[in-house]
Order: sequence, then structure tokens, then C-alpha cells
Amino acid sequence: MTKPLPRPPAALLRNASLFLDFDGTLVALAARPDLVAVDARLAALIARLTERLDGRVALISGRSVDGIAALFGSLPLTIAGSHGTEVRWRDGTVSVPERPAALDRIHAIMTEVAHATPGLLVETKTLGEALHYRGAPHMEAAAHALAGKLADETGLHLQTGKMMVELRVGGADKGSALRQLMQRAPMAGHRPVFLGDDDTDEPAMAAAAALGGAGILVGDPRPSSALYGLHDVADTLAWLETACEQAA
Ligand SMILES: O=P(O)(O)OC[C@H]1O[C@H](O[C@H]2O[C@H](CO)[C@@H](O)[C@H](O)[C@H]2O)[C@H](O)[C@@H](O)[C@@H]1O
Repeated sequence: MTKPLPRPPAALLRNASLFLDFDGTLVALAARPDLVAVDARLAALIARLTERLDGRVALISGRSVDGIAALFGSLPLTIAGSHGTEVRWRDGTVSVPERPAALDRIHAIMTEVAHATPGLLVETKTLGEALHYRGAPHMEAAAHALAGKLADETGLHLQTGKMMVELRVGGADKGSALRQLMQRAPMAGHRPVFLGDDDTDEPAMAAAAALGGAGILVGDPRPSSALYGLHDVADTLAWLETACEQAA
């Protein structure tokens, strides 16, 4: 059994640059991606953190930049989306590679499969197509087999996730996104702190530690590059609210 990680000190965000995963870290997992919402408490927390840290806050998500931005409404945010492949700074500067044409064919194939199987769901992102099987768990092996075949055919990156498989533009992950964000003001020169729950968050945990900062694992203990741990989303929100007041 993996030992629990220590709780992060409340002063950890002092003078830090803060990087946050979204699903499973700031919001609890739901049956479908479109059932997740940002409530007033979370929106206020992110706004307050951004203010206290002089803009040194970014979301790093597997969702697309547009998807995260829509969830937070008018709140100006720096977002690395599509697993770190695309970035939008809160000043509006964007870095987005071209969407490969092969994704449209993949969308058509996944949609056909999903139409034939209740519970399967296709999520279209800026730079990827994801097939979710949370609503049809018996389709796990078939979904992975289909994604593997499509990856072989197209050369696109095969991304696994919690009850989903995705074909996406490769060449980036959450670790490379964190390093990219840390190269520019206002993040540069500050200690990175990253919070995440998933295997896809591990490259960012490792990148934060390598840059002199720390990762915080949300959820049950497991082998991780994180230095600290929090129990779940509720614990994470409560810790962020406390740490925020000691952040500046
Ligand atoms: O990097 P994250 O911000 O954690 O995003 C990871 C994926 O999150 C979403 O899928 C997951 O959450 C859904 C809603 O709770 C859930 O239904 C699904 O089973 C999970 O895999 C999102 O839809 C994906 O695009 C993200 O890659």
C-alpha cells in the first residue's frame, strides 16, 4: 500500500505560481463532461487566488481551452488546454497548433460507434476527439482497441483518461505546459505549485518539483511525483481557500 503524502503547509502558495488541474481536482467527476459546472464558490476562489498571486494562476486541463473558458464565464484566466497542447494567456495571447484533418474522420467513426451503444459519448475538443465510456463500462476494452487502431492509422497521440480514450495532437503534456507557462511573466521567477488527481497530471507534478516547487496529489495515495496530498475535491477547495489568504 502506498503511504499517504503529507498535507501541504498553508504557506505553500506564498510567492508561488499556481497551476491547477480541473476535473477531479476543482470539481468532482460527473457522469458526463457536460454535467460539470463551476459554481459561485469556485469562481470566487479562482478570482481571489488570481488577485492574491498577481495573476500567477493557470488552469492546465485535458479539456480544450474554449471548454474551460466557457465554464468560468467572464473570468480572465490563463489556460493550457487539450492536455497542454494549446495555451491562452489571460491577456488574450494564444498558442494553438492546427487541428489535423484526421480528427474529423475519427469524430465520424467514434460517433457511429457511440450511436450504436447507449452510454457511449463523443467529446469534440479543439485538438482531439475523446470517446467516453463511463456510461457504458462494458465497452472499455472495445473503446481502447478502437483508439489503438485509430492511433496506428493516423499517427495521432493516444491519450487515456478516467473512463475515456482520446486521439489528440501530440508533442505536449501537462509537464511541458507548466514549463512553457513558467518561462513568461508573471509566472517566471516564482516557485511552481501544481495540483492534480490523475495519471495525466504526473508530468506536471514532476516538472513543478524539478523547478524547485511541488506537486499536490488530490485523492487516494498512489505512486506519484507529488510531495503533498489532499483527500478529495472538498479538501482541495478548503485548503486553497486557507492558503489563498497567506499567498501574497
Ligand atoms: O485534465 P482534467 O482537467 O482533469 O481533464 C481530464 C478530462 O476531464 C473530463 O473527463 C473526465 O471528467 C468527466 C466529468 O466529470 C467524466 O465524465 C469523465 O469520465 C472523465 O474522464 C473531460 O471531459 C476530458 O476532456 C478531460 O480530458
